[in-house]
Amino acid sequence: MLQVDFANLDASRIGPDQGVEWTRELEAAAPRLEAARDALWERAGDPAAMLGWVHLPEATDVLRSVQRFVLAQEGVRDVLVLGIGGSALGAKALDAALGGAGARLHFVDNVEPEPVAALLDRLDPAATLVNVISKSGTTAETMAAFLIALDWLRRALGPRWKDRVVVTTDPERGVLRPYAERHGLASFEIPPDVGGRFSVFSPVGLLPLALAGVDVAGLLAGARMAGALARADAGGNLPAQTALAQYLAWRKGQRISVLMPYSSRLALLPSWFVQLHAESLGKAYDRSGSRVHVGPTPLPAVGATDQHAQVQLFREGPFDKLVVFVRHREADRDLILPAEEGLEELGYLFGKSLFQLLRAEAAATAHALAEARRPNYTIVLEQIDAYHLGWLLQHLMWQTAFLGELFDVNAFDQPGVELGKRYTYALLGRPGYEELAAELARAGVEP
Ligand SMILES: O=P(O)(O)OC[C@H]1O[C@](O)(CO)[C@@H](O)[C@@H]1O
Repeated sequence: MLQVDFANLDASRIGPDQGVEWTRELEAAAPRLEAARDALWERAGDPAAMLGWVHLPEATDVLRSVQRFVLAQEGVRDVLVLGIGGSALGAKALDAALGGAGARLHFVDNVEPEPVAALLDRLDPAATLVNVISKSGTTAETMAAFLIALDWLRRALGPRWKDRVVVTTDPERGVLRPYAERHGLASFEIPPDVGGRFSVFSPVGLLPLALAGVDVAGLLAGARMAGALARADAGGNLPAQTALAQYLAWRKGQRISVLMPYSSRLALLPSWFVQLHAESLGKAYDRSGSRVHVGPTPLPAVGATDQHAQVQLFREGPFDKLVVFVRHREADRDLILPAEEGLEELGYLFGKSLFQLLRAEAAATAHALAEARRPNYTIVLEQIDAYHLGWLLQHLMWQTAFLGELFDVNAFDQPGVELGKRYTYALLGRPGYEELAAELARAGVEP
């Protein structure tokens, strides 16, 4: 089960200035949410709408081909995953939560030379598979890492380098697809109508996660639950409901959306969520072309760790945050705290378990925020496993799609990141970028 407790949003708990009358607001918004749902499902059939991610959990043929490929990878102990943004963050978050039974994943999602060099020094090329992932097949950071990895493999393996590369990219766009074909490299497709930040349940995430021994079929089964709920009327449509909560918070001036799982295993989940919300909802124009400059600012936090860092700000700082907790009901393992002579002051802990403490801290923090009139809600997972995380990630993707409808923005493009990329090309002397290079020179910008 995945459930959401909205009680700490309610004006009856946190007062009318920060809170909302949740039941009434949900009832009032039901026609709008259901219209958004109908519009999204209708557009899901149109490849130009970039809603192909909606169908990924049903793609059992892709799942089977990923699983077949993984079975054939003899002697692979490590996987070098080259990708950035949506081509890395989902698998990175899920590997941190669920990996460990298979190959070790190493993500190269930055171009700082020292860590890349140190990683390659540690790995044995003969036991490493390089999975280069890029939807566009052109991203400079990923292509640079690929050039380095190719050279590293070739030096060690000679012509056998080809057995150690698998390419995940768009069927048509970019330089990776023709390169894979030219060299007969193994490859997987990112469907053209699936954008990077919505691609975790395509081979972008499924392949590295299956190599890491994660139950990828379980992920997809959970993701299907989120899709089923996204078809429901507003009263049972959890993604529409959390989208509404986020939207109402924005309208009340709570412009920062904190995601705070109470779990170190989920510590990287907020980084994935940050890209999902920031690129999807941070927009200058609405769909009719009016300037709007909208978008909640996503902020990562981790419980209980951040109780000793950010919670001070959340409780006493500006009234500009909505905090979303993620908790789980059951621990896979637990540790009992033994009694210790000389530490009797800690008697309240003796005989309790670490998980009991974690749960108490989560409940206490949510209430402490509510007590200070800080809106928050809690997503409760039965446990941290593939099924529930598949559900949670697809839920958050659906939430984002609903928010796109509520803000009336295109949640599936990211025009704001382009100019920085083009300036980078200009600074590196890429042909075709001479005018931008001249503009940068006039402004005194140097690499
Ligand atoms: O998968 P690609 O095309 O290499 O893109 C990587 C990332 O770069 C962006 O285009 C811009 O940050 C993201 O939307 C995307 O996830």
